[in-house]
Amino acid sequence: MRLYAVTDSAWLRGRTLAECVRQAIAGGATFVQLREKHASTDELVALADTIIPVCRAAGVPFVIDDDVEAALRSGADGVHVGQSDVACADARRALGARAIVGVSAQTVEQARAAQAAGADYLGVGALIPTPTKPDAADVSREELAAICAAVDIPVVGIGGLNVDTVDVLDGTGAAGAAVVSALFAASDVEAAARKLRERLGSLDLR
Ligand SMILES: Cc1ncc(COP(=O)(O)OP(=O)(O)O)c(N)n1
Ligand SMILES: Cc1nc(C(=O)O)sc1CCOP(=O)(O)O
Ligand SMILES: [Mg+2]
Repeated sequence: MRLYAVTDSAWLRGRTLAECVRQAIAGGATFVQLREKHASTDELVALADTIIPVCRAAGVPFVIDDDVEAALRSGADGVHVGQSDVACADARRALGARAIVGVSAQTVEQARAAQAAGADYLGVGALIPTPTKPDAADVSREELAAICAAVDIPVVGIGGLNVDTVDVLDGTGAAGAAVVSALFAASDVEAAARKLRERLGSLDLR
């Protein structure tokens, strides 16, 4: 989960999402989430149909944000749910034991509850305020470290992470960085991913 790429079609500028994802993986992304907040379930399934072959060819896990039905219909590897989305246990029931279910957590209590409910990993943020998700809660580096210490499942940090800020993860116990704009807003997604992977490689991560 070193470099977790979260999509945002707002940055396509004539490119396809599948091509941007291909570039992200070529540069070193290890995990992909389809996150398109304005897309319907049908639209998510159609997008997933274009991205899943790219991820499968590279052996990179692919999950969909929020929408369990889209994950089921598309054959995605799983889903990522937040505290206001479908409950982790319900997503697990719908998708099955082998599916990946990721959960957002902002506190140690939420993190422990998600692990107990069967989450495979946690996304914790926002570590740095970000225009990509202006309504995200603030989570400090110390709170991230406390969450990492409280659970056994991998934790990725999220929110405002780029090549200049990703050092915030160093020594916290996090497994990696989840990134939207630092990848998908770049004109060269592959080069952006490569730089991030290099920087992440120099950090003390789980
Ligand atoms: C890896 C990762 N971590 C956190 C989130 C945020 O999920 P959520 O709180 O449900 O907010 P939305 O993304 O649905 O706006 C995430 N998507 N991925
Ligand atoms: C999708 C998401 N979730 C967050 C959280 O804190 O849970 S922050 C966020 C957006 C991250 O975008 P960027 O990498 O462009 O800052
Ligand atoms: Mg959500």
